[in-house]
Amino acid sequence: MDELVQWFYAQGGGLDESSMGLTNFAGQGRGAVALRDLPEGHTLFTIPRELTLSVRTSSLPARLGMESWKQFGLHIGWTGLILCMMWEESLGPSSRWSTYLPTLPSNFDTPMFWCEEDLRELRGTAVVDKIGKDDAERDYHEKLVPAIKSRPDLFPEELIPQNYSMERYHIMGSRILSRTFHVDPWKPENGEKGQQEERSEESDPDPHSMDVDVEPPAETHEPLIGQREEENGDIDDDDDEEEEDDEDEDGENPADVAMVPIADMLNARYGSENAKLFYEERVLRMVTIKPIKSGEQIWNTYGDPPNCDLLRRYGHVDLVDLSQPLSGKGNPADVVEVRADLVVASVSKTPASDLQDRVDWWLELTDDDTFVIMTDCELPEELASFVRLLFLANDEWEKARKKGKLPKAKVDPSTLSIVADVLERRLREYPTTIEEDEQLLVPERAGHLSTNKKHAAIVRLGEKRILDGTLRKVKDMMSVHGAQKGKDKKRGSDRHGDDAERRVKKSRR
Ligand SMILES: C[S@@+](CC[C@H](N)C(=O)[O-])C[C@H]1O[C@@H](n2cnc3c(N)ncnc32)[C@H](O)[C@@H]1O
Repeated sequence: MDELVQWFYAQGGGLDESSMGLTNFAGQGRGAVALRDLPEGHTLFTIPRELTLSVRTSSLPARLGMESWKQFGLHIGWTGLILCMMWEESLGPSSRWSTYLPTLPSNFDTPMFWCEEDLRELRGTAVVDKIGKDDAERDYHEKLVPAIKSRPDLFPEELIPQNYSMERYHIMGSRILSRTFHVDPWKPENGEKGQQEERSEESDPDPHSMDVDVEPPAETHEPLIGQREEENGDIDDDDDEEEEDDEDEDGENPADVAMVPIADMLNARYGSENAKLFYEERVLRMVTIKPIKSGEQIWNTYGDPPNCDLLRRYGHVDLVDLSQPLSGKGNPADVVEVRADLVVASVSKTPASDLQDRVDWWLELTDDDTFVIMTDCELPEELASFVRLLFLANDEWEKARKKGKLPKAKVDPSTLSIVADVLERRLREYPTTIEEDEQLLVPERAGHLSTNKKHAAIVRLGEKRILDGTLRKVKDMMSVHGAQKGKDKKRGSDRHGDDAERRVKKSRR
């Protein structure tokens, strides 16, 4: 780590070594620790923008030529950055990042690298369909291989098996997934060479000249880690317009994706962020956003994603105290996805002849084919509305279609019973029950589980507890309806039926 820090200084980085140390944390790899009590607003380190590694700072795109870069599709997605990282690695000591790159991990606990047996443990969770291994491998064959084959002067044939293999491709991709930040374009300083030229002369850094206790700048920017979709304020730039075409599905320009040395050494845990990266014109500045006691870990944020995304992108999961209606340890940001086709399967016990028309109309209007339930275990209004749509009497359905208005999310008894059926079906999609997972994770047994199996059980359990909590709420609502109906019957009147419905809806708020 000393070598990395020396390199960082030599490249113009600034690090307050009296405040922050880099060390190993059990089960988390390396991370940053406070070496003394730190106030809020204290600068821990600064990184010159040119030291970030992206397609803007690597010399490769210019060497290959922008026309070829685009022709091979390297301006779309992460293949271009992966190739830059492979290229910089292959340059050895003549790469600006030659000391940094070997410090990056090559082993990951992400499902991308799991065997089939371990992947089966994730059945039912939101991880399975999002791993993206096939897409990555297609990009490797369709973009990267043709690009490197086209220029043996840049990518000598004998280096391909070692430096440009599929295995290296996945490693670089995983480094990007778990460590990159969003860095907007910036203007080169007067006299500075163009961003895609190689640099040899370095600035003369003095880490102790940093202005350390600062008011965070008004305009803050979130790290890309976990927050790729976030908008960042623009620093400039003329390139923006030209590059807009290159944005991916999330509206993210792949050229803004950057490896950020030292900043990528900070770990994260749900709700624990105490340091944040601020974006200035020439540097990125990591600043404490809370007082931190000596010996405490310095945490960044990855955007507090649910455990399914944490596992998929970073290879770990968060376990903190949960609040009502759940209890015990878990990730408060967990979610469970319920596909609309499960609802259709539940409803089609009594199929409406025009079921497909209704589903198509729903998709046209909402584009929602999945309902997301969170740890508050509240029934999503969209789910109730969708169930009701599938049950509307023909004349009501015609009316709704004419008006272009979805049914209100009323939770009447037939809606509730369908929802209960959907939730039960969804629970059966996992390979294990809640009780089985809880047993697996008791401390005496969890110690014998492999990391992958333990993580899979935690992700599954988090999702199933949400489903179970929601099912309980739905059943409570059903019994309120049942009790109300009984009372109404006793009174020989059903005119209070509407009141019961209103009471149920109120209790949901
Ligand atoms: C941005 S890097 C942080 C530095 C990293 N620990 C290292 O050794 O280089 C992100 C990786 O750190 C690890 N990590 C971060 N926060 C963690 C946590 N709360 N628990 C376990 N591992 C964590 C995960 O392996 C994740 O992919």
